[in-house]
Amino acid sequence: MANYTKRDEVAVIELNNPPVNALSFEVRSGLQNALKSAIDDQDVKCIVIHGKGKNFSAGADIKEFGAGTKQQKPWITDACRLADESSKPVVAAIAGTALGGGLEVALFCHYRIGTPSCRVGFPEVQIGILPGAGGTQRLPRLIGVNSSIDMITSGRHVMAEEAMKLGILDKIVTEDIIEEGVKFAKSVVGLDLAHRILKNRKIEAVSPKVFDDEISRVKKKYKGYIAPLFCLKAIQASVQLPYDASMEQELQLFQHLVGSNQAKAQQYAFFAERTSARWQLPTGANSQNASPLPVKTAGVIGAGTMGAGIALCLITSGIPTVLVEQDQKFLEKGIKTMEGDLRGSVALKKMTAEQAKKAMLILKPSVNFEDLHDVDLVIEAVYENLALKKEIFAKLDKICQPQTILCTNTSSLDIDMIAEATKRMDKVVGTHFFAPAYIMKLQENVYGKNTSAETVATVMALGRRIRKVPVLVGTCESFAANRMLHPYVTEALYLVEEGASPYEVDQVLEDFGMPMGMFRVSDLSGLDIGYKVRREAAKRQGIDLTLGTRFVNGERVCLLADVLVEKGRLGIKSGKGWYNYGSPGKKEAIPDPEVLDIIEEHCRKFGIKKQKISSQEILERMQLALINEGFRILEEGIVSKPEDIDVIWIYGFGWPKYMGGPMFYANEMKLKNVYRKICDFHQKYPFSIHWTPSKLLARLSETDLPISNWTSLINSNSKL
Ligand SMILES: CCCCCCC[C@H](O)CC(=O)SCCNC(=O)CCNC(=O)[C@H](O)C(C)(C)COP(=O)([O-])OP(=O)([O-])OC[C@H]1O[C@@H](n2cnc3c(N)ncnc32)[C@H](O)[C@@H]1OP(=O)([O-])[O-]
Ligand SMILES: NC(=O)c1ccc[n+]([C@@H]2O[C@H](COP(=O)([O-])OP(=O)(O)OC[C@H]3O[C@@H](n4cnc5c(N)ncnc54)[C@H](O)[C@@H]3O)[C@@H](O)[C@H]2O)c1
Repeated sequence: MANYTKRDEVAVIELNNPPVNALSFEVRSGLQNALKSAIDDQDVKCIVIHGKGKNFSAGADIKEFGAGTKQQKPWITDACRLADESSKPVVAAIAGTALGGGLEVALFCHYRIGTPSCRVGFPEVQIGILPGAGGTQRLPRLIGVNSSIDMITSGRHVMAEEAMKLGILDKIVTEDIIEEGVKFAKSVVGLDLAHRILKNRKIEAVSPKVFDDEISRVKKKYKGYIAPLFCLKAIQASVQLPYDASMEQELQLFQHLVGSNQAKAQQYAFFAERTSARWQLPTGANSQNASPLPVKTAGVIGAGTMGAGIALCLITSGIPTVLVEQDQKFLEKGIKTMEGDLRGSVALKKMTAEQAKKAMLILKPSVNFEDLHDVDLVIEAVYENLALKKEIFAKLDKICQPQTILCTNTSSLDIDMIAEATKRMDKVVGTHFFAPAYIMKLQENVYGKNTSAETVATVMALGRRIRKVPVLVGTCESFAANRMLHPYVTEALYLVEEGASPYEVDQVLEDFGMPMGMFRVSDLSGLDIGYKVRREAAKRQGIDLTLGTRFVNGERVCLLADVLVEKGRLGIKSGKGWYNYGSPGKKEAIPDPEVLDIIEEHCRKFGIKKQKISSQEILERMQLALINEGFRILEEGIVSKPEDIDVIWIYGFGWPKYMGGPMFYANEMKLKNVYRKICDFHQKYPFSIHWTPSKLLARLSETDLPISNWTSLINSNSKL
């Protein structure tokens, strides 16, 4: 809907579709009618368009792009063409965000003013489409081709100050946006509008080489994504064709994208992230009825790989943080890492040197636990050792205020066992970050049996505040993310034993869209970590694990990675792992014939016959193994909805958004096919427990329901 009112000779049109004024059919029709009324009204001299509430508009209503749905007319361009034709000045008064179609509406206006905190941008590319209402044609006429390419292919939000510099905004105003809009509109009545109409503006001449270079850049930077390339084609049309013809070209490119599988997957991912933010505990407490506690200050214990990164997330989000280490040497090492990461951010223009300096000023490094006395929340990130963590939590329980929340970054230990060391089990929770913690977006929050809703609400809110994507999961061995990783990694090793090379496996995964193959990731993390974890787990279970071990409790094991470790091949840190890196720390991964010999020798020793394994089998075995585990996690209630799993894989492990996430991928394959293939693998590989088909998957596969219906079916049918 759009509201139409008048203030003296000014028509004020309000886009009204809370919370973000998405441009649904009703809003577009309302806008078109309101513009008509304003233009026809003899008493109206100028027009202001603004958004109700906090935002101007977040653009087209993404829900209207559902598969096969044709947008109902009037389109944004139909409604806004009236502004182009109007002899009365039209002013966009922007507060909050003007994104996508929202910015396109503003670009049809003759003038744009904004508040100091407003943001503009074309994020369409992130949901698999392009600005299809003239954005790719009008922006280059306003700010030039190069800046338009940057904004449209990245989808980044541009803050008011930069928008002013680029020429998107004509003025930044500090008082009430509607009052300012009315004042500004009155001030431009009578001025010549011809040069303010963007379609009339000449576009700069640009050599085709600019586009050739950009295509190469975009192919590399957004590997696998088709939308950025289509954005470039549309912008190129603005340079090559007359306005009307290039608008037609933009529309055709838009229509092609909007019907693509990538757009469907990326739009699913957009909504999955928001669905995942709506958490629920088994008690029924949820994000709607629980309130977070304020976190004004925080503490981090351990300044190692993870602690330093977590502290950096906190201070760069403006949260004063005490960082506690066991001694000065470790503390200084951690601070050096943090300073280096900040320098990197400044070099990449992610922040200014001033901002980096300001962040370090609110860090209080310490070797004294007593300094945590007054903080609101502590995140522990010491070695993965239950006894040590329990000792630290008992100490924190005594030192910290009774309301302080105590979080652990453990990647596998039982949250309840850690909580038992305290008298505040309701305030103990897992906040599992992913390496490198400053960069990776996922924050897997883990509740224990006594964790309160207030504690969960606090860590979920903290996650968003420090620019992470928080997901809530229940406690179990390795939680949701790493638990799903296990069958994926195991299957990769089996494939290599059976005849695929590590390099073939990685290639298949990278062709699928994973940022790195499984073996390259292992080299990056360090093969010795898994080696130690396996040996400690075996010791706990009284198992004698040697390089000769083939089965444990009837389950097939492959210890090829441990063979490499015992040969000193620890990964990037030692210069050799599954790949050869030339020297320690170097990142270029070169396939190594020596590794192929090691694999040959291993297979000879155990009499394993090698065979040719197709790319399709490699992909299916790795993906379906983790998908089956995902269904088990869902079945056990470790996560409450499939979207949580997809968000975990997109933000924790780089699953390509254009493939939606493993659960979405399974949905696209059709569950009956997924189930059938898993049953086949189970029959073929009976010694791999991860192929035992999930009961939930079996039931869901009988229904043929789409992913959007799984949660309600799971909740409504206890037999599932
Ligand atoms: C042939 C026809 C031609 C057509 C041409 C069209 C061309 C056009 O270029 C295409 C577009 O504009 S494409 C669009 C390009 N624009 C974008 O991609 C912008 C997408 N939006 C955003 O980036 C963020 O929502 C904001 C930054 C706006 C606000 O962030 P925040 O303050 O953290 O809030 P939040 O939690 O994120 O959202 C609150 C609620 O609003 C919901 N919702 C939001 N936007 C929606 C939308 N456009 N739609 C529907 N719903 C939308 C969201 O799901 C959530 O609902 P829930 O039920 O409560 O979960
Ligand atoms: N490294 C990863 O990829 C990763 C990812 C997710 C979670 N985790 C988890 O994060 C935690 C930390 O892992 P990491 O890789 O950062 O380890 P790390 O070895 O790099 O760092 C641990 C730090 O804790 C400090 N420390 C040890 N005992 C302490 C004490 N009593 N008081 C204060 N500081 C103490 C050490 O000096 C060291 O600097 C572990 O629980 C691990 O399982 C690690």
